[in-house]
Amino acid sequence: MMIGAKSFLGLPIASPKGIISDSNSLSTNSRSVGVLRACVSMEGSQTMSHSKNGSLPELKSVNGHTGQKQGPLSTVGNSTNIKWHECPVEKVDRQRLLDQKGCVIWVTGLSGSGKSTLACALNQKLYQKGKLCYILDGDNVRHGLNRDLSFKAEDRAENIRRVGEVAKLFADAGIICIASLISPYRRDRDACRTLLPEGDFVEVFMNVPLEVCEARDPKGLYKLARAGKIKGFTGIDDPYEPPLNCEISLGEEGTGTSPIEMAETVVAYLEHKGYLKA
Ligand SMILES: Nc1ncnc2c1ncn2[C@@H]1O[C@H](COP(=O)(O)OS(=O)(=O)O)[C@@H](OP(=O)(O)O)[C@H]1O
Ligand SMILES: Nc1ncnc2c1ncn2[C@@H]1O[C@H](COP(=O)(O)OP(=O)(O)O)[C@@H](O)[C@H]1O
Repeated sequence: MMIGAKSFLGLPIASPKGIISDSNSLSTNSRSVGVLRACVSMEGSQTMSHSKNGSLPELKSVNGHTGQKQGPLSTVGNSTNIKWHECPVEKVDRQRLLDQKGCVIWVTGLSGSGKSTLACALNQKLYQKGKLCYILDGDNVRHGLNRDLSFKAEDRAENIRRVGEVAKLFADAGIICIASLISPYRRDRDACRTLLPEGDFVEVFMNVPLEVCEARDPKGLYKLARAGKIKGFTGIDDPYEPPLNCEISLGEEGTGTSPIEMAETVVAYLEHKGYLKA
Protein backbone atom coordinates (compact mmCIF):
# COMPACT_ATOMS: atom_id res chain seq x y z
CA MET A 1 0.00 0.00 0.00
CA MET A 2 1.49 3.28 -1.10
CA ILE A 3 -0.34 5.66 1.13
CA GLY A 4 0.14 6.27 4.80
CA ALA A 5 -3.13 7.11 6.51
CA LYS A 6 -3.17 8.95 9.81
CA SER A 7 -5.62 11.19 11.54
CA PHE A 8 -6.69 14.79 11.85
CA LEU A 9 -9.46 15.81 14.22
CA GLY A 10 -9.53 12.14 15.18
CA LEU A 11 -10.16 11.07 11.58
CA PRO A 12 -7.55 9.28 9.47
CA ILE A 13 -6.47 10.72 6.17
CA ALA A 14 -3.60 10.33 3.78
CA SER A 15 -1.42 13.32 3.02
CA PRO A 16 0.58 14.08 -0.13
CA LYS A 17 3.96 13.10 1.20
CA GLY A 18 3.10 11.39 4.42
CA ILE A 19 0.73 12.32 7.11
CA ILE A 20 -1.46 15.21 8.19
CA SER A 21 -2.14 14.44 11.81
CA ASP A 22 -3.22 17.78 13.26
CA SER A 23 -3.07 21.49 12.65
CA ASN A 24 0.57 21.61 13.84
CA SER A 25 1.65 19.54 10.89
CA LEU A 26 0.24 22.04 8.41
CA SER A 27 3.40 24.10 8.47
CA THR A 28 5.43 21.13 7.25
CA ASN A 29 3.07 20.11 4.48
CA SER A 30 3.44 22.04 1.24
CA ARG A 31 -0.01 21.34 -0.13
CA SER A 32 -1.64 22.24 3.18
CA VAL A 33 0.36 25.43 3.37
CA GLY A 34 -0.87 26.15 -0.13
CA VAL A 35 -4.45 25.73 1.07
CA LEU A 36 -3.85 28.10 3.96
CA ARG A 37 -2.26 30.64 1.65
CA ALA A 38 -5.20 30.32 -0.72
CA CYS A 39 -7.60 30.90 2.16
CA VAL A 40 -5.68 33.95 3.34
CA SER A 41 -5.56 35.45 -0.13
CA MET A 42 -9.29 34.81 -0.61
CA GLU A 43 -9.97 36.67 2.63
CA GLY A 44 -7.70 39.48 1.52
CA SER A 45 -9.35 39.93 -1.83
CA GLN A 46 -12.99 39.98 -0.82
CA THR A 47 -15.03 42.25 -3.02
CA MET A 48 -18.41 41.87 -1.34
CA SER A 49 -19.99 43.01 1.86
CA HIS A 50 -23.50 42.44 3.10
CA SER A 51 -25.81 45.37 2.39
CA LYS A 52 -27.06 47.44 5.32
CA ASN A 53 -30.52 45.87 5.25
CA GLY A 54 -28.95 42.43 5.54
CA SER A 55 -30.12 41.21 2.14
CA LEU A 56 -27.87 40.38 -0.82
CA PRO A 57 -24.15 41.09 -0.54
CA GLU A 58 -23.05 44.18 -2.45
CA LEU A 59 -20.29 44.13 -5.04
CA LYS A 60 -17.46 46.50 -4.27
CA SER A 61 -15.61 45.92 -7.47
CA VAL A 62 -18.17 47.09 -10.04
CA ASN A 63 -16.22 49.40 -12.31
CA GLY A 64 -18.51 49.93 -15.22
CA HIS A 65 -16.97 47.17 -17.33
CA THR A 66 -19.90 44.88 -17.90
CA GLY A 67 -18.98 42.89 -20.93
CA GLN A 68 -15.74 44.22 -22.29
CA LYS A 69 -13.32 41.72 -23.78
CA GLN A 70 -9.84 42.80 -22.74
CA GLY A 71 -6.31 41.62 -23.39
CA PRO A 72 -4.64 40.31 -26.52
CA LEU A 73 -5.95 37.79 -29.01
CA SER A 74 -4.86 34.23 -28.21
CA THR A 75 -4.55 30.85 -29.80
CA VAL A 76 -5.45 27.90 -27.56
CA GLY A 77 -5.28 24.47 -29.15
CA ASN A 78 -7.18 24.74 -32.42
CA SER A 79 -9.03 27.89 -31.31
CA THR A 80 -7.52 30.95 -32.96
CA ASN A 81 -8.16 34.67 -32.37
CA ILE A 82 -9.95 34.27 -29.04
CA LYS A 83 -10.08 36.65 -26.06
CA TRP A 84 -10.66 35.97 -22.37
CA HIS A 85 -13.80 37.70 -21.08
CA GLU A 86 -13.74 39.06 -17.52
CA CYS A 87 -16.79 39.95 -15.42
CA PRO A 88 -16.85 42.06 -12.25
CA VAL A 89 -18.79 39.34 -10.44
CA GLU A 90 -15.96 36.96 -9.55
CA LYS A 91 -15.46 33.60 -7.89
CA VAL A 92 -14.94 35.20 -4.50
CA ASP A 93 -18.31 36.98 -4.85
CA ARG A 94 -20.10 33.74 -5.70
CA GLN A 95 -18.42 32.02 -2.77
CA ARG A 96 -19.67 34.75 -0.44
CA LEU A 97 -23.20 34.23 -1.71
CA LEU A 98 -22.93 30.51 -1.04
CA ASP A 99 -20.81 30.74 2.13
CA GLN A 100 -18.47 28.02 0.91
CA LYS A 101 -15.42 27.65 -1.32
CA GLY A 102 -15.58 26.00 -4.70
CA CYS A 103 -13.42 22.90 -5.05
CA VAL A 104 -13.27 19.51 -6.73
CA ILE A 105 -13.55 16.24 -4.83
CA TRP A 106 -12.13 13.69 -7.27
CA VAL A 107 -13.22 10.15 -6.34
CA THR A 108 -11.21 7.42 -8.07
CA GLY A 109 -11.32 3.63 -7.77
CA LEU A 110 -12.27 0.37 -9.41
CA SER A 111 -15.74 -0.34 -10.69
CA GLY A 112 -17.79 -1.43 -7.67
CA SER A 113 -15.50 0.26 -5.15
CA GLY A 114 -18.30 2.57 -4.00
CA LYS A 115 -17.51 5.82 -5.85
CA SER A 116 -21.11 6.67 -6.77
CA THR A 117 -22.39 5.64 -3.36
CA LEU A 118 -19.84 7.84 -1.61
CA ALA A 119 -20.57 10.74 -3.97
CA CYS A 120 -24.26 10.53 -3.16
CA ALA A 121 -23.73 10.17 0.61
CA LEU A 122 -21.33 13.12 0.56
CA ASN A 123 -23.77 15.23 -1.43
CA GLN A 124 -26.50 14.43 1.09
CA LYS A 125 -24.28 15.29 4.08
CA LEU A 126 -23.24 18.60 2.54
CA TYR A 127 -26.79 19.44 1.50
CA GLN A 128 -27.87 18.94 5.12
CA LYS A 129 -25.23 21.50 6.08
CA GLY A 130 -26.63 23.95 3.53
CA LYS A 131 -23.72 23.48 1.10
CA LEU A 132 -24.17 23.34 -2.66
CA CYS A 133 -22.67 20.33 -4.46
CA TYR A 134 -22.92 18.82 -7.88
CA ILE A 135 -21.93 15.28 -8.86
CA LEU A 136 -20.22 14.46 -12.16
CA ASP A 137 -20.45 10.67 -12.28
CA GLY A 138 -18.59 8.77 -15.01
CA ASP A 139 -21.52 6.53 -15.86
CA ASN A 140 -23.87 9.53 -16.08
CA VAL A 141 -21.58 11.84 -18.04
CA ARG A 142 -21.08 9.05 -20.57
CA HIS A 143 -24.86 9.22 -21.22
CA GLY A 144 -24.45 12.73 -22.68
CA LEU A 145 -21.36 14.92 -22.89
CA ASN A 146 -19.02 11.93 -23.28
CA ARG A 147 -21.27 9.53 -25.17
CA ASP A 148 -18.79 9.57 -28.09
CA LEU A 149 -16.02 8.03 -25.97
CA SER A 150 -15.08 4.35 -25.59
CA PHE A 151 -12.97 2.70 -22.89
CA LYS A 152 -9.68 2.59 -24.78
CA ALA A 153 -6.88 4.49 -23.03
CA GLU A 154 -7.02 7.65 -25.16
CA ASP A 155 -10.80 7.90 -24.81
CA ARG A 156 -10.57 7.41 -21.05
CA ALA A 157 -7.99 10.22 -21.04
CA GLU A 158 -10.34 12.49 -23.00
CA ASN A 159 -13.19 11.52 -20.66
CA ILE A 160 -11.14 12.59 -17.65
CA ARG A 161 -9.89 15.76 -19.35
CA ARG A 162 -13.42 16.92 -20.19
CA VAL A 163 -14.77 16.11 -16.76
CA GLY A 164 -11.76 17.87 -15.20
CA GLU A 165 -12.50 21.00 -17.22
CA VAL A 166 -16.21 20.91 -16.34
CA ALA A 167 -15.37 20.33 -12.67
CA LYS A 168 -13.08 23.36 -12.80
CA LEU A 169 -16.00 25.47 -14.04
CA PHE A 170 -18.21 24.20 -11.21
CA ALA A 171 -15.48 25.06 -8.69
CA ASP A 172 -15.20 28.52 -10.26
CA ALA A 173 -18.96 28.84 -9.77
CA GLY A 174 -18.28 28.35 -6.04
CA ILE A 175 -19.76 24.86 -6.02
CA ILE A 176 -18.30 21.77 -4.38
CA CYS A 177 -18.02 19.48 -7.39
CA ILE A 178 -17.78 15.73 -6.76
CA ALA A 179 -16.31 13.91 -9.77
CA SER A 180 -16.66 10.13 -9.43
CA LEU A 181 -14.92 8.24 -12.19
CA ILE A 182 -12.67 5.20 -12.36
CA SER A 183 -10.01 7.52 -13.85
CA PRO A 184 -7.50 4.66 -13.95
CA TYR A 185 -4.42 6.60 -15.07
CA ARG A 186 -2.38 8.75 -12.67
CA ARG A 187 -1.28 11.04 -15.47
CA ASP A 188 -4.90 11.93 -16.35
CA ARG A 189 -5.85 12.60 -12.71
CA ASP A 190 -2.71 14.67 -12.16
CA ALA A 191 -3.52 16.72 -15.25
CA CYS A 192 -6.91 17.60 -13.70
CA ARG A 193 -5.19 18.56 -10.46
CA THR A 194 -3.04 21.09 -12.30
CA LEU A 195 -6.17 22.84 -13.65
CA LEU A 196 -7.07 24.02 -10.15
CA PRO A 197 -5.46 26.30 -7.57
CA GLU A 198 -3.34 24.52 -4.94
CA GLY A 199 -5.55 22.70 -2.47
CA ASP A 200 -8.76 22.94 -4.48
CA PHE A 201 -8.38 19.43 -5.96
CA VAL A 202 -9.04 16.79 -3.32
CA GLU A 203 -8.26 13.29 -4.56
CA VAL A 204 -10.19 10.57 -2.74
CA PHE A 205 -9.10 6.98 -3.35
CA MET A 206 -11.63 4.21 -2.82
CA ASN A 207 -9.07 1.73 -1.54
CA VAL A 208 -11.16 -1.39 -1.99
CA PRO A 209 -9.49 -4.62 -3.19
CA LEU A 210 -10.43 -6.06 -6.57
CA GLU A 211 -11.76 -9.22 -4.87
CA VAL A 212 -14.27 -7.16 -2.88
CA CYS A 213 -15.38 -5.16 -5.93
CA GLU A 214 -15.71 -8.35 -7.94
CA ALA A 215 -17.74 -10.03 -5.21
CA ARG A 216 -20.12 -7.03 -5.15
CA ASP A 217 -20.43 -6.88 -8.97
CA PRO A 218 -23.78 -5.01 -8.82
CA LYS A 219 -24.03 -4.67 -12.61
CA GLY A 220 -22.64 -8.12 -13.47
CA LEU A 221 -19.78 -6.47 -15.40
CA TYR A 222 -16.96 -8.42 -13.75
CA LYS A 223 -18.72 -11.66 -14.61
CA LEU A 224 -18.97 -10.55 -18.24
CA ALA A 225 -15.33 -9.43 -18.24
CA ARG A 226 -14.14 -12.76 -16.76
CA ALA A 227 -16.15 -14.54 -19.44
CA GLY A 228 -14.37 -12.43 -22.08
CA LYS A 229 -17.61 -10.71 -23.09
CA ILE A 230 -16.29 -7.27 -22.12
CA LYS A 231 -12.77 -6.52 -23.31
CA GLY A 232 -10.48 -4.02 -21.58
CA PHE A 233 -12.32 -4.04 -18.26
CA THR A 234 -10.48 -2.12 -15.52
CA GLY A 235 -8.83 -4.46 -13.02
CA ILE A 236 -9.33 -7.54 -15.20
CA ASP A 237 -7.56 -6.90 -18.50
CA ASP A 238 -7.03 -3.15 -18.26
CA PRO A 239 -4.85 -1.27 -15.75
CA TYR A 240 -5.74 0.72 -12.65
CA GLU A 241 -3.00 2.91 -11.19
CA PRO A 242 -3.69 3.72 -7.52
CA PRO A 243 -2.85 7.25 -6.37
CA LEU A 244 0.57 7.91 -4.86
CA ASN A 245 -0.28 11.21 -3.20
CA CYS A 246 -4.00 11.45 -2.63
CA GLU A 247 -5.48 13.62 0.10
CA ILE A 248 -7.85 10.94 1.44
CA SER A 249 -7.70 7.16 1.17
CA LEU A 250 -10.98 5.51 2.17
CA GLY A 251 -10.93 1.90 3.23
CA GLU A 252 -7.98 2.51 5.54
CA GLU A 253 -8.45 1.80 9.22
CA GLY A 254 -10.39 4.59 10.88
CA THR A 255 -11.93 6.09 7.74
CA GLY A 256 -15.17 4.21 8.34
CA THR A 257 -16.62 1.30 6.45
CA SER A 258 -20.13 2.50 5.72
CA PRO A 259 -20.78 5.10 2.99
CA ILE A 260 -22.05 7.53 5.64
CA GLU A 261 -18.88 7.18 7.75
CA MET A 262 -16.73 7.63 4.66
CA ALA A 263 -18.70 10.74 3.70
CA GLU A 264 -18.18 12.09 7.22
CA THR A 265 -14.42 11.61 6.80
CA VAL A 266 -14.50 13.76 3.65
CA VAL A 267 -16.76 16.40 5.26
CA ALA A 268 -14.36 16.62 8.22
CA TYR A 269 -11.48 17.16 5.80
CA LEU A 270 -13.35 19.94 3.98
CA GLU A 271 -14.29 21.57 7.27
CA HIS A 272 -10.70 21.38 8.50
CA LYS A 273 -9.42 22.98 5.29
CA GLY A 274 -11.96 25.80 5.42
CA TYR A 275 -13.99 24.89 2.34
CA LEU A 276 -17.34 24.95 4.15
CA LYS A 277 -17.23 28.68 4.72
CA ALA A 278 -16.54 31.61 2.40
N1 LIG B 1 -14.24 -1.62 -20.01
C1 LIG B 1 -14.75 -0.99 -18.93
N2 LIG B 1 -13.95 -0.69 -17.90
C2 LIG B 1 -14.46 -0.06 -16.82
N3 LIG B 1 -15.76 0.33 -16.70
C3 LIG B 1 -16.60 0.05 -17.73
C4 LIG B 1 -16.12 -0.63 -18.87
N4 LIG B 1 -17.17 -0.77 -19.73
C5 LIG B 1 -18.24 -0.23 -19.15
N5 LIG B 1 -17.91 0.27 -17.95
C6 LIG B 1 -18.85 1.03 -17.11
O1 LIG B 1 -18.43 2.38 -17.21
C7 LIG B 1 -18.28 2.96 -15.91
C8 LIG B 1 -16.95 3.71 -15.79
O2 LIG B 1 -16.96 4.89 -16.50
P1 LIG B 1 -15.88 5.99 -16.20
O3 LIG B 1 -16.18 7.13 -17.09
O4 LIG B 1 -15.84 6.25 -14.74
O5 LIG B 1 -14.52 5.26 -16.64
S1 LIG B 1 -13.10 5.91 -16.93
O6 LIG B 1 -12.85 6.88 -15.86
O7 LIG B 1 -13.15 6.56 -18.24
O8 LIG B 1 -12.15 4.79 -16.91
C9 LIG B 1 -18.28 1.83 -14.92
O9 LIG B 1 -19.05 2.33 -13.85
P2 LIG B 1 -18.65 2.10 -12.30
O10 LIG B 1 -18.93 0.67 -12.05
O11 LIG B 1 -19.59 3.02 -11.59
O12 LIG B 1 -17.21 2.48 -12.10
C10 LIG B 1 -18.94 0.68 -15.66
O13 LIG B 1 -20.31 0.63 -15.35
N1 LIG C 1 -19.00 1.40 1.91
C1 LIG C 1 -19.64 0.35 1.34
N2 LIG C 1 -19.75 -0.81 1.99
C2 LIG C 1 -20.38 -1.87 1.43
N3 LIG C 1 -20.95 -1.85 0.21
C3 LIG C 1 -20.87 -0.71 -0.50
C4 LIG C 1 -20.20 0.44 0.03
N4 LIG C 1 -20.28 1.43 -0.88
C5 LIG C 1 -20.96 0.92 -1.93
N5 LIG C 1 -21.32 -0.35 -1.70
C6 LIG C 1 -22.04 -1.24 -2.62
O1 LIG C 1 -21.10 -1.62 -3.62
C7 LIG C 1 -21.71 -1.63 -4.89
C8 LIG C 1 -20.95 -0.70 -5.82
O2 LIG C 1 -21.12 0.63 -5.38
P1 LIG C 1 -21.06 1.82 -6.39
O3 LIG C 1 -21.21 3.07 -5.61
O4 LIG C 1 -22.02 1.62 -7.52
O5 LIG C 1 -19.56 1.69 -6.93
P2 LIG C 1 -18.85 2.37 -8.18
O6 LIG C 1 -19.54 3.67 -8.44
O7 LIG C 1 -17.44 2.56 -7.74
O8 LIG C 1 -18.96 1.40 -9.31
C9 LIG C 1 -23.16 -1.25 -4.68
O9 LIG C 1 -23.93 -2.44 -4.63
C10 LIG C 1 -23.16 -0.54 -3.35
O10 LIG C 1 -24.38 -0.69 -2.67
